[in-house]
Amino acid sequence: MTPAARIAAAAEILDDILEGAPAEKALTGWARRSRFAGSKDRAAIRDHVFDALRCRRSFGLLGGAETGRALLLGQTIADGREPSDIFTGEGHAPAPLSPEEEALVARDPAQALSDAPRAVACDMPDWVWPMLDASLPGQAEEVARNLRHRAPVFLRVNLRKTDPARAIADLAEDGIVAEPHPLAETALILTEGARKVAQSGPYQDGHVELQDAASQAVVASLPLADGLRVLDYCAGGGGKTLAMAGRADAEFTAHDALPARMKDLPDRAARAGVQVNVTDRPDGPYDIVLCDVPCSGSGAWRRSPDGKWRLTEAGFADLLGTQSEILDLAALLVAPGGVLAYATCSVLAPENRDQVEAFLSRHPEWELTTDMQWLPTDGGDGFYLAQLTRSGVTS
Ligand SMILES: C[S@@+](CC[C@H](N)C(=O)[O-])C[C@H]1O[C@@H](n2cnc3c(N)ncnc32)[C@H](O)[C@@H]1O
Repeated sequence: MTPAARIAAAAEILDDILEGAPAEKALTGWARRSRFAGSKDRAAIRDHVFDALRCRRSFGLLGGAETGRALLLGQTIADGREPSDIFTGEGHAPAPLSPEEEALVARDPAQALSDAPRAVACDMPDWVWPMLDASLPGQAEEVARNLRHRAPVFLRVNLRKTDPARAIADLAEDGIVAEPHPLAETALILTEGARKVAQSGPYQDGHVELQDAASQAVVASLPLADGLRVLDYCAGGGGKTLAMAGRADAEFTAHDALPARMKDLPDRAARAGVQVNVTDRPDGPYDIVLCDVPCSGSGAWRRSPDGKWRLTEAGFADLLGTQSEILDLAALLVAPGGVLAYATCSVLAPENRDQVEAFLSRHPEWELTTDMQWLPTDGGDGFYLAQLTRSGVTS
């Protein structure tokens, strides 16, 4: 496919997404219908689609509408490329520019964006912007702008099987260039060859896992120690369960309201050389209960940009309710002297510090021992972690 044909395909896929199709589904549906597209075409089209979704409002402003075509015209303008080279109508390229579109192209894009409301220029939903601003005083714009870009790819080194220096050398043999990342001693950032990871020896041998660096930092902050009983209450695919199991000889149990999400966990644990129990009925008490709760995902909107636009105020209110229910239930499973760890991949205070404060006012016998916030501007996803213990009880 030519570069312009890829843009035309991305516009078609974006139209499906804008009509409500989940991004991944729209991409796989298109790939199935378009057997002529090779893997490089699919990867390039995917990048166009996700780039446009991250910047939906600003590209929409520059391109004149929120349609697939307009977003990609906006992207072309924002990148400083010449739209008439792409929008030619030749072969499978997008149709030539209309006079209205020519007028948009003739504007100064920097001026158009600086005249726009901040939420538009920073690609945030209107209702989220004031909450983000209040959550991160003085940093909201920088964080919002960071979320407009692709996330780096990180690996977690499985310390049970290797060490960072050896993993870097082994990855290099498979054409993957990795460097240590300061967010966590286990974190490697990939600078080349990210698409080769799943086929690489170190990945297949369980020496490395794909995992965001801030997720790794969250796990590294937990007081894990040999012999403890540890529950991952919202385990999902088990990324954090495995990361925890890589750090201590403790008894690890994974639980999730949707057990099907954990179906690959036994195989992944075997590959990583660790032991993890899976349960649908946690049997406390546990020394550490990690609640990596369902959240807005706002700290990870670089990776899942359609989540930014799917989140509604009503959906957000439901999430807040679920988070507080999980905290109340999980607290019952914590042993005297144990730790209740509450984590989100969010940068929004209502689901972070405010949620913890509400828990403390419902349960005055608990106290906050520490809380930490990682921002996307630190390199990894945005994450929040609070660690709570029952007051007057020490281990
Ligand atoms: C943020 S994800 C967890 C990600 C996972 N910890 C990881 O690192 O890959 C949140 C998980 O919470 C689960 N969940 C939602 N409501 C729940 C509830 N009431 N109790 C337990 N788990 C719940 C969801 O099914 C989802 O898998």
